[in-house]
Amino acid sequence: MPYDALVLVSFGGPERPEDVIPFLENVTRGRGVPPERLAAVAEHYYSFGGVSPINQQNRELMAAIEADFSANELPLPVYWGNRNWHPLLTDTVAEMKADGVKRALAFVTSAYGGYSSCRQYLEDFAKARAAVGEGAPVIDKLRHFADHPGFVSPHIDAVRAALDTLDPARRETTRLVFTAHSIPNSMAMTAGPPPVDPPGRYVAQLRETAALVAAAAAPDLSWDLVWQSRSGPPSVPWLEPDVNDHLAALADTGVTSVVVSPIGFVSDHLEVIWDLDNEAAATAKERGLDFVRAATPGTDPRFVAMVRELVLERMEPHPDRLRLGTLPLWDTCPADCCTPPARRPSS
Ligand SMILES: CC1=C(CCC(=O)O)c2cc3nc(cc4[nH]c(cc5[nH]c(cc1n2)c(C)c5CCC(=O)O)c(CCC(=O)O)c4C)C(CCC(=O)O)=C3C
Ligand SMILES: [Fe+2]
Repeated sequence: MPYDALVLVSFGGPERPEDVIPFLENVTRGRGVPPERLAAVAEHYYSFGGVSPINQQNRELMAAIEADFSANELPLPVYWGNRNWHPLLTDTVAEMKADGVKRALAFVTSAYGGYSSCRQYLEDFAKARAAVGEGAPVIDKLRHFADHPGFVSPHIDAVRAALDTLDPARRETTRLVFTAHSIPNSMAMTAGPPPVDPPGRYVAQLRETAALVAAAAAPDLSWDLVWQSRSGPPSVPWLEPDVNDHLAALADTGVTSVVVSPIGFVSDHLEVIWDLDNEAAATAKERGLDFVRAATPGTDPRFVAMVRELVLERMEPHPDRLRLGTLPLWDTCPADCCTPPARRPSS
C-alpha cells in the first residue's frame, strides 16, 4: 500500500474563553481583518462560552472514520491536526513522524477549490513538514469532494427533511437558499488553475453542488446561492449577496418560506450556528419568513464512507471516480492553482 496513514485536517477552533483571542489572531494574522470585526466575532464565540463546536465535531468524525476503516479492513491509522488551533497540524505531523509514518493522505474538511479552502491547506502541510524537518511524512491531499455522492446525498436528505417541516400550503412561495463562506472577489477570481474561467472554481463548484442538491431534493422550487460570514475591511469587495440581505429581498418579492442549506460546510460549526441559526434566522423572523436551516453532513455514514472511497480511489492506478458533476477534476493541484491573495501587514 503506497500510503500508511490518513490525516484529517481542519480549521480548528477554541474550546475555552481564554483561547478565543489567540485563535482569532492565528486566523487573521497578515490578513487585514479590522479590529472591530475581530471584536464582534470574539463575541460570537463568547456567546457559546468560548467553545467552538468544530473540534468536538472533528473528534467525532475521526472516530467514525476509524470505525469505518476498521469495519472495512482498511488498516490505516487516522490522525487529526488543525490550521488554527490545537491540535495544531505541526504537532500532529511530529507525532506521525515519531510513529514512523512515511506517506499520508490528507482529508481536509473543505469540499471546494480556492485559496482558503484548498491551497492554504497545502501551505499548512508544507509549513508543518518544514517545522518537523528531516523525516517528516509526505502528505498528499485527497481531491475536492464537492460533487461526491457521499457529500451531496446527505445535503439532499437534509434539504428534504427541512422542507418537510414547512407548511405545504406555502410550497409555491417556498425557496431554497444555499450558502457558503463569502471570500474576497479577488480570491474568487483566482480560484482554480490558470487561466481561471469566470466566476472561478470555488463559485463554479458551489453552483454545481447547489444545482445537484436542488434538482434531487425539490425540482419544483427555485433556488439561489448566496454568501455568509463576510470578513475583511468593508472597502474590499467580497462575494455578494449576503444571506441576510438576500432573505430580506426575498420577503419583498412574496416569498413566504425558506430552507437555508449551508452547502459550503461539512459540519455545524460556529459559522453555521451563529451566522445562520442566530443571525439569518433573526432576519427571517423580522421579515415574517418561515425559516428552517438544513443539516450539514457531520458524521452521516455516507459522508464517512466517502473518506474511505476517496482513499481507495487514490490507491487505484486508474481510478473510477464516484461523482455526480462534470467540472474538471484532478488529484494534484497545479502549482499555480488558486494563487494566494496579497498579504497585508498585520496590525
Ligand atoms: C472559504 C472559507 C471557509 C470554508 C473552507 C474551510 O472550512 O476551510 C471558511 C471556514 C471557516 N471559517 C471559520 C472561522 C473564521 N474565518 C475567518 C475569516 C475568514 N474566513 C475565510 C474563508 C473561509 N473560511 C476568509 C477568506 C477569511 C478572512 C481572513 C483570511 O483571509 O483568511 C475568521 C476571522 C474572523 C472573521 O470572521 O472575520 C474566523 C473566526 C471556521 C471555524 C468556525 C468555528 O470555530 O466553529 C471555519 C470552518
Ligand atoms: Fe472563515
